[in-house]
Amino acid sequence: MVQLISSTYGKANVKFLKVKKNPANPNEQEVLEANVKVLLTGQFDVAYTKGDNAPIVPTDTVKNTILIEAKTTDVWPIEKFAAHLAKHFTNKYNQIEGVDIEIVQARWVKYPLKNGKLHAHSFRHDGPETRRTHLKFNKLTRELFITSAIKDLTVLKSTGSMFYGYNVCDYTTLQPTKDRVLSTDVYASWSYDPKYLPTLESVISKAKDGLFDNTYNAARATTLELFALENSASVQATMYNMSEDILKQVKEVQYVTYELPNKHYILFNLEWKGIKGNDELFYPSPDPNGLIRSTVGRSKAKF
Ligand SMILES: O=c1[nH]c(=O)c2[nH]c(=O)[nH]c2[nH]1
Repeated sequence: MVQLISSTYGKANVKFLKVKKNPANPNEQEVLEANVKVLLTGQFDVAYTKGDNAPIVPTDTVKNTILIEAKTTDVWPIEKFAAHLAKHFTNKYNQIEGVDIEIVQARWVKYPLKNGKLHAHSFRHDGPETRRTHLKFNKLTRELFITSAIKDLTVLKSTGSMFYGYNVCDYTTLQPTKDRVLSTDVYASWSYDPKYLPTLESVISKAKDGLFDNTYNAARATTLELFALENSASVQATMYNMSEDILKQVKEVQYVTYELPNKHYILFNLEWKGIKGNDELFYPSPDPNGLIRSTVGRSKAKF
């Protein structure tokens, strides 16, 4: 005797580019390129256990829905569009009880021309960095979780980073340093406290108030600012300080998670050539890399 323990299905990699024209000046435009994943849960067991497709909303329909809603509603910011899709799927179909929606936004930025002004409708793809959101909603329990993120923001500092005072044992070869190169691909995510976002409607209305854009901007600016300004004791200490700063700025954020690879740059040893004390020429070490992750929240005592 076997039984279905859990299941979910939907469409991944539904991609679109939406153009927003300024009604007062249609030449002035914004773009949003997105990659959307919508997974559904609900009363679908018979499809798995009896081959009965009656309850299935085809994944093709899920794809069409994402595209039609992207055309007919505002997709800025992605958190609002995720809440809009969650409302649509859970209201329209009785058998759909929950949705798990992820949206990844490419980073297209306007760039200045020789006159110093940003061009009205030309954009530069600013590396692999993305803005992301992940929304989970269950219409039976009313549980709603929303987490947003920045991924693949690659940074490097050529000084202002240390690592010393660590555990030394018979397996240690690493030399302590008060001046090293520090580089990482930032993956920072922040989850919103459900008490501030109890319903899909509240997500939509807070989005209109700017909560999600402001938090994204604060998280990105804090990451870049602290990375630059702090004389880092370690990746661990720096990510904690960044998290604390974001939590201080945005009361609606409950937890901040950073996942940071430590992309090592190692000094070439040129002593064989009689060059002593090289502190300028490094090689990027392809692997292995350090990998450091932390989640920081507010202490319960502060509530
Ligand atoms: O910031 C760092 N944290 C570590 O845990 C670590 N380990 C290591 O070898 N180098 C570093 N750097």
